[in-house]
Amino acid sequence: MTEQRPGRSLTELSGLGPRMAERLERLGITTQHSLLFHLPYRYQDRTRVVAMGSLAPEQEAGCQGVVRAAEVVGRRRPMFVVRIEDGSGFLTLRFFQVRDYLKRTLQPGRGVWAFGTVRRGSVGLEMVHPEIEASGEAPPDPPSHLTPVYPLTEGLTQGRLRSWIAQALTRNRSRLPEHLPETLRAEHGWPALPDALEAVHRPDAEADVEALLAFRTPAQERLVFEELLAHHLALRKVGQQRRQARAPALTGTGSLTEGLREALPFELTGAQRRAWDEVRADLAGDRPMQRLIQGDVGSGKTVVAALAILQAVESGYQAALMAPTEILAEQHGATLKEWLEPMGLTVHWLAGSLPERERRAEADAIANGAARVVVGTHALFQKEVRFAELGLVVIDEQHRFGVHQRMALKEKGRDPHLLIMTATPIPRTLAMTAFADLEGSVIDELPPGRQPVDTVGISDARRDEVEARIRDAVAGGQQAYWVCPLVDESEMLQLEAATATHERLQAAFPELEVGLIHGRMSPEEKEAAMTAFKDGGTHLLVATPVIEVGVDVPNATLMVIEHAERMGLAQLHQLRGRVGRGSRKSACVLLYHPPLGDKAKRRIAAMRETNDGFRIAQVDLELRGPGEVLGTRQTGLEQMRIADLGRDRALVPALPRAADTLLSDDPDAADALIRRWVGERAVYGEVG
Ligand SMILES: Nc1ncnc2c1ncn2[C@@H]1O[C@H](COP(=O)(O)OP(=O)(O)OP(=O)(O)O)[C@@H](O)[C@H]1O
Repeated sequence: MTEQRPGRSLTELSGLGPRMAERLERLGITTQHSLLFHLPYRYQDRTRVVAMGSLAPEQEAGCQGVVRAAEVVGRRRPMFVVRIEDGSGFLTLRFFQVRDYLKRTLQPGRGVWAFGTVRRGSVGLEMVHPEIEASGEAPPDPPSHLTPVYPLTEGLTQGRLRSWIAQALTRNRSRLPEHLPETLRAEHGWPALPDALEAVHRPDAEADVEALLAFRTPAQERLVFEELLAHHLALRKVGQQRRQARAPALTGTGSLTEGLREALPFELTGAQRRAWDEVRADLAGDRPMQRLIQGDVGSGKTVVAALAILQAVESGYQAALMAPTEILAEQHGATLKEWLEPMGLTVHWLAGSLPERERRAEADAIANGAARVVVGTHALFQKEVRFAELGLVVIDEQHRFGVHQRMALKEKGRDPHLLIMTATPIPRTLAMTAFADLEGSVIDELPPGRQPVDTVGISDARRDEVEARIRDAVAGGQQAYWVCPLVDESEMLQLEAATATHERLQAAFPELEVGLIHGRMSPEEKEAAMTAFKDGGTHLLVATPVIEVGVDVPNATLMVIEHAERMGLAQLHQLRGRVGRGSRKSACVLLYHPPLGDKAKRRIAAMRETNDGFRIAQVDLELRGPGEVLGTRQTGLEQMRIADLGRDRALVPALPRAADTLLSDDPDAADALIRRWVGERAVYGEVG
């Protein structure tokens, strides 16, 4: 029998069958209780009706109007296109599938309310697949309250989730255990748990809209704090466990590490030497190293990682390097090959896209110890991969590697040493609490001869100038990147944008070789695209923002970022870091579509003013807030459900004391919090 607690079975909810339950499981939702903690990451304001005459592209808006025309257009790919009017202007609604109910609902003369993102169409502004309501002749009223937006997975819709969550709230209100101490709640004026959940899932019409959109209501703050606290507690557990654990002492012999240092065409900078000394000392100890190397883009973290890997191999152990994306992993793979293979070491490769047979062969080599150095993605840490004697794990880009992944490492052999590299400068208070289990090294010096990148903001209307710059760069024997805009949350649209940009640029520069790289390409295609660019065969490389981290082609001296106003500062800085990696002067063009919002203006100004990642990170924290969900979600330190370490950093200093109190007064509540937010097994310092 299922528990008579809020942990009750999902399929008790109406409209939720086993198939949907399976989909929810992909989001980690297995009970009604966990469904209630699937929280909106933003809200839509559907309460306002915007006059069609004042709509602008990119705007998410609700409109009321009357259908003036409705027709099916296109033979091969028929679409349903509807034109509505509200007295101030027209708007086109476009549907890629012709559905009968749409034809019935959207007949000429009908009043409609439509909500969606506005974009420029072939004949004026349009919305693609808007949400619609239509009744009689008068347009229906908009909703009276803000609408929550939830993270989704394939086959789920916002509407369904909202309905299930509403049911779960009603059924479980009286059964939601409170784990935050009463005194803490009183001190901050935070509501009790059921009220807090109600307020975030079903904001009422009287709610403070501004505060809600900014995630600043007491209800949101309370849940944010709970989540941060749970992660903090979980990390302390992991840290504690690892401090008690044993690791192989990788004392090394110097045979390989010295070999690499001699073979490198450069001397280590002072900062690299310091970081390497710290790492080397940790590796030689019999406690697992837990070290975070922070260094600005291009500061040379990879060399330190390579030395650590060699020290592990010299000591008779395996080493693995993991990166968050395949493109990045491939880059590291290529660099390591260049350095390690001349010393007779093979660099193995394991990623999800590898054909089954090859993956199995790699997994075997890892298990029998034939593979000494392995580079890959998360696929490295799947259950079926067992290392013979893993001594060191290097992870690139901490911010995509949360507590779960860190815990997953434990299962790979005896506790290996752990080295994490990040280019995101992490302010001290955040570092202390968000990385309660790590020690840090900083590479605060760039290799000699680097020149700061000149950054300019250019309006889209002056594209010609940008194209002239590309011709100049190529004429001077250099290369350029062209980064496509970040589109929605949809990978398909992203892909379309990249392909269209590639075609457009190839047509604009018939005399140049224009390459294309995006996340959906096969590994071979990606590698071919990267190699062609590295070798200089491609002059201009069109890329989706996935090249954000790690790509290293020193001959590329120009970076054009399209729709730069849509990107967060951290991401812009990462992207810009792809140029200025050699000794030649480089430039970064932030191409924007006016009018610029206030924050976008400040972001572009900050980029023009400084190349210093630390300064950028500070401005980023000041500017971060709602409305930049895309930016923050993609570059946030960790994917949490409601908390955002940037936006919510003011709550962070209170965490250690709250954690101490809870651990001494009510350790069960501490465990329950970890279970609720991080996962059952995290309570024991294990994989969630
Ligand atoms: N001490 C050094 N002197 C000269 N060049 C160096 C030095 N260290 C590294 N480099 C070179 O600088 C470039 C950047 O190094 P690397 O890729 O390790 O940077 P990174 O810190 O990983 O940067 P990112 O976070 O941007 O990926 C590489 O081409 C590397 O070979």
